[in-house]
Amino acid sequence: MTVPEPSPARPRRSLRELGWALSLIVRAAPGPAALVLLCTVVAGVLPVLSGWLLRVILDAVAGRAGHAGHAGTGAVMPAAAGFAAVGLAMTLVQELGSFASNTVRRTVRFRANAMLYERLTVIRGIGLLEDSDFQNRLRLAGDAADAAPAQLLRSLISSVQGLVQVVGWLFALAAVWPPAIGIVAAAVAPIVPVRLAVGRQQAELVVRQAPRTRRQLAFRMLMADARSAKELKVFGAERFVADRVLHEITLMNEQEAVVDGRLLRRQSVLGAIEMSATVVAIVVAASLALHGRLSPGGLSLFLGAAVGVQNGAFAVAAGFGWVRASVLVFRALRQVLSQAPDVPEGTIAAPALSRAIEFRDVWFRYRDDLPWVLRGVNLTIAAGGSTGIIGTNGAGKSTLIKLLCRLYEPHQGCILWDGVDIRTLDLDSLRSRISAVFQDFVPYDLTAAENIAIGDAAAGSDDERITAAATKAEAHEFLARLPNGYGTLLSRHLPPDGTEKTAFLSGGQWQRVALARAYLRDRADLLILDEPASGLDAEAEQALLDKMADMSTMRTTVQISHRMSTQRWADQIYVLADGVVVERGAHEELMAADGVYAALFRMQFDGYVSRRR
Ligand SMILES: Nc1ncnc2c1ncn2[C@@H]1O[C@H](COP(=O)(O)OP(=O)(O)OP(=O)(O)O)[C@@H](O)[C@H]1O
Repeated sequence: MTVPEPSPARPRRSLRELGWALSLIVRAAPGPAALVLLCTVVAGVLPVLSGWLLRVILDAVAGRAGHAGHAGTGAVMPAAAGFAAVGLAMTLVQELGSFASNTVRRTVRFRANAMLYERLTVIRGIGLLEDSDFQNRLRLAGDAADAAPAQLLRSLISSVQGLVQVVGWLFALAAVWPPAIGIVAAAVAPIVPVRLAVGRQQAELVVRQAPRTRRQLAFRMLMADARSAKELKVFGAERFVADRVLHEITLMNEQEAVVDGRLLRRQSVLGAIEMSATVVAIVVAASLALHGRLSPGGLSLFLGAAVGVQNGAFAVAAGFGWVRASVLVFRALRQVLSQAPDVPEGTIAAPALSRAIEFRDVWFRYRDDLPWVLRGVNLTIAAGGSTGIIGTNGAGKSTLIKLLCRLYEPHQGCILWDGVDIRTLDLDSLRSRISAVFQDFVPYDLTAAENIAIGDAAAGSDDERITAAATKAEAHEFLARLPNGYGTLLSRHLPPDGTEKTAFLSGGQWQRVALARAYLRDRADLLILDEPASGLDAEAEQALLDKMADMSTMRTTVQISHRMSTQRWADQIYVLADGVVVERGAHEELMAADGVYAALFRMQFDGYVSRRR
């Protein structure tokens, strides 16, 4: 499992990425971004101005002329007023700056998330979503979209402010006693590389910890989600999962502690250097003042500058460290935004299915290091007929369907839609011709109507079509009785505003809603049902069988099921074993052949009869 490499020394690439991140910020919120910059510069200058005014006041009080040309006590009042005004300006500028930077943060967060979600739509398959590298990158990209703009902005503000402060103080020193620049510069010189190195390590840590953070959140969700918690509680496995969360946190803490330890050692050395530099500055300044070469105001400015330059340099270096961290996180966002489509698309509009879908020598495995799941499958789904696919667990039945929906690409062989390779078809048009109920269908945290409307976005709020689909799936009766009818939120949780009524359905009821979703897509040529009856009661299963008998006269159906009762009516049944088709034919033919199908059928039937005796 890898994550976007922290890339220790690629300054040019980092600069390019910084430029990209900045342009994202500026394009999203040009006005507020300019205001942030202005406030940052002004906030960097104001402390220097305040130090300068203090110097004027002190010199005036001491009855001496300062370098600014003010003379005697007459300069005290204007300088004091200026000093107070600068203090007020500092507060105002800080508040205005933080208001502007919050505006930038919100706008950029929206823009970056919009770009991220827009890009995710180019991922048309699901292979990439099962790739842990991509998941790590996606997690970091989510962080980048949510938090990195704010962090980058904060870091840049800190750096720019620090820089302005350093330059300002150095100018002020030059006006008082130029050699002081050398003393102060020598004192801060070691801070910069050390702080930069620490910042880099902290940045790398954020990236390196992405997989652990993801795992830790996944384990935490297992304990917090009612569906998984139910099983964990019954099996008494909560402690096991809690230990896994704590294990991940322990490993993350260990990594952080190493970096913190390094930081502590370096900070101690830095502290000693800073302290010595301050002492040297005080001694030099005091001796200059004693020899009359520095006024009291000059002395105060000198000492203020010694501290100000140190603080400024520290802010620049620390800020750059965090800028670097943000750039690394932004890199993940940029990588996701430049993600190439995973499933190549054709341009031919998929025609209405009139002859057949044909799997021709299809080979597939989920990853190159995993075994083949399909090993040269040949299979024909005749248009307008019903095709059943059976086989033991793991035989590759659902995989066949996923390939047909182009959620993955076959490694070898092809799938033909009326003789046309589906890779050459426009994907949206192909999918618009397919309706499906997957084995692991999703109960969405939406209203009952919306849960069905997922099947055909065009149906939107067409209540009549939604009700008709629900009726067909035997779901209308219980949905109509919900507290808010079809408008009831199907969720275990109350919505944020707590106004909507909610309800939760049983497993079989959910399956009927999933069926309604598939029925809603009534213009589709092909209906795929992957274990559609696993949660249905006997009555609903019979209703489903009747519907299928009706439907197979109207459109093509493919059904995957272990229940022979639902399969025996199919026009053509394929038996899949270990990734290859081992038998095919209608029920009577397969029974007469007395092979795998017949054995499975007898086993299920005998078991049913013997259980009843
Ligand atoms: N996303 C995946 N990544 C890696 N391997 C997978 C993935 N999905 C399925 N497999 C593997 O592919 C094989 C076939 O799985 P598939 O779901 O197609 O079987 P199936 O015939 O539908 O089984 P079942 O009757 O249990 O639903 C199994 O060995 C499974 O472990």
